[in-house]
Amino acid sequence: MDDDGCHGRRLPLGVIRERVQALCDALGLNNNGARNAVGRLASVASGSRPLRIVGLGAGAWGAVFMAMLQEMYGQAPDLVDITIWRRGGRTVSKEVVTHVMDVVNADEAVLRRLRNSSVYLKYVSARLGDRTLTACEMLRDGFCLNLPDCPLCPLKVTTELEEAVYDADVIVNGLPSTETRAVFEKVGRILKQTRNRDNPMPFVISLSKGVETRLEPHPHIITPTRIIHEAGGVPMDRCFYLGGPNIAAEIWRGEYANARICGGVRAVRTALADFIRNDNFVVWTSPDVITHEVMGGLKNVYAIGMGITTAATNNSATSKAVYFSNAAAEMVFITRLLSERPDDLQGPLLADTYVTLLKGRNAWYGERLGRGELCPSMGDVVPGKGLIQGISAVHAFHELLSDERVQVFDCDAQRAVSPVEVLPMLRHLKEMLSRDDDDMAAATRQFIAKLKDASATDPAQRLRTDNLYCAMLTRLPHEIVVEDADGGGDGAGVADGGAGVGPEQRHRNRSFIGGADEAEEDINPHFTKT
Ligand SMILES: O=C(CO)COP(=O)(O)O
Repeated sequence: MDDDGCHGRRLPLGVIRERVQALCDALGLNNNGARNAVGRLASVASGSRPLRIVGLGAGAWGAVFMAMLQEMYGQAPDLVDITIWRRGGRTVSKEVVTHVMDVVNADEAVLRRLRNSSVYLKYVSARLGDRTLTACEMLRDGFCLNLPDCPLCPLKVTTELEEAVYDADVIVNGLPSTETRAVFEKVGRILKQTRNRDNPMPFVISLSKGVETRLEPHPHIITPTRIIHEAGGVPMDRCFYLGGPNIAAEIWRGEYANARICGGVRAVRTALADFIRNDNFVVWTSPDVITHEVMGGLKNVYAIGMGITTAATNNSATSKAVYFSNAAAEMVFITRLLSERPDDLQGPLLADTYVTLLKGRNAWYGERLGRGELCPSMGDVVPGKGLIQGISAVHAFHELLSDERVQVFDCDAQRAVSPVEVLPMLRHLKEMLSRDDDDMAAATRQFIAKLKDASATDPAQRLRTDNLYCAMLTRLPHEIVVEDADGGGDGAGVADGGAGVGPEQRHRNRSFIGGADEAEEDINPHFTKT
């Protein structure tokens, strides 16, 4: 940290100007035709109004991401305007204020900042119970309720959604996936009323990691960018996902991290990556939004299991490594089922998985479950931690992969099976999170006992796959391109008779798993395209 309490992220004004210019170019805001036609947006290019970046949601990562942009661009408010929206009305308990004051008093730079901005006494009064503080007031002063030990920088905060989004150029979705739909339905109504040729749809960067499952007209998942498209009416090519290893407090401290921004059009993706990037937060690009979003949801699922394993084995590195490899085999299997050309589990995708299993909130939650300190009936919001995203993701993935219409062909057993049959950890996590008793210690012992794979087949071998992709699991019937009318649906993806799925709309590829023995003699005869 430097003398100002900053983290070495401030960019020189010249760099900010170049970046804003490049981003405006990519967003089409500098184009002369557009300038004439869309006067107000043209003014972005000419510098008469700043580029407006709005964050929705003030969870740990959403708040840190916006604070990081504020640190990078806050010195040039005429070029970039950064605002964060959160719901109003939430008052903060005296205990939380007391804790925040302890943190403030231990950090001279923050103490000085609060005194100099004349807000310190507000905290003293709230600590004494003479007044209440709202989460919104505290966020304005740089305190995020989900990161009570980690003061951020002051932020411009609004509780008015309309004011926040009506003319935003870039919206950052920092909402949990479980809230994304409800908020974006409201955003969609605002955008519908306010957007036109002169004020085109914003670009949305989604930080959210989670999925929804729908069972009609056929079982499929909907990822956050898709929810934003459906509920908010934002065109898919304007929706991006940003994913990578990001433990919010560590990123705020300026520890080196990387990420990929995925989806959309290459020119915009690249410009957004350049805009977000700094020396400690390096951003690359990928066109593959679905693999990254699916994996973003999945790693939270398996992080809960890692926490349970930690508790059950007294932190055995060996057992946790075994769990990690089994979890990775299941995650790769699921992404191959859901993504047409899945990116390998490497780079920021692997790093995000690793860091979440190592230190994320979901792993923390799993460990508390395993130790019997929490139980599923307490719900998925933990004070001081926020929403434990993996809980809804366990239910969503299990619902999808256990639906009777979703089947894969097991080459070893020579029969069609439900995917959950070959995903024991997902099954056991679902069982564990569905318990309504409080005997989590017994449940944990059972979890570990069930994980011990005494079969003769290595899970990684058993889950080796080819042609597994099933388009129906992420798309609606009208979005599927049918390549081979005679290909048949046998043993493939959504089984015949799926409600509302006509024969011409069924997935045509066969999905295979297994074939381990043959694989040793030949190069996977089962796994070549049929
Ligand atoms: O997403 C994460 C790391 O990239 C961690 O998330 P949680 O802290 O919510 O588990």
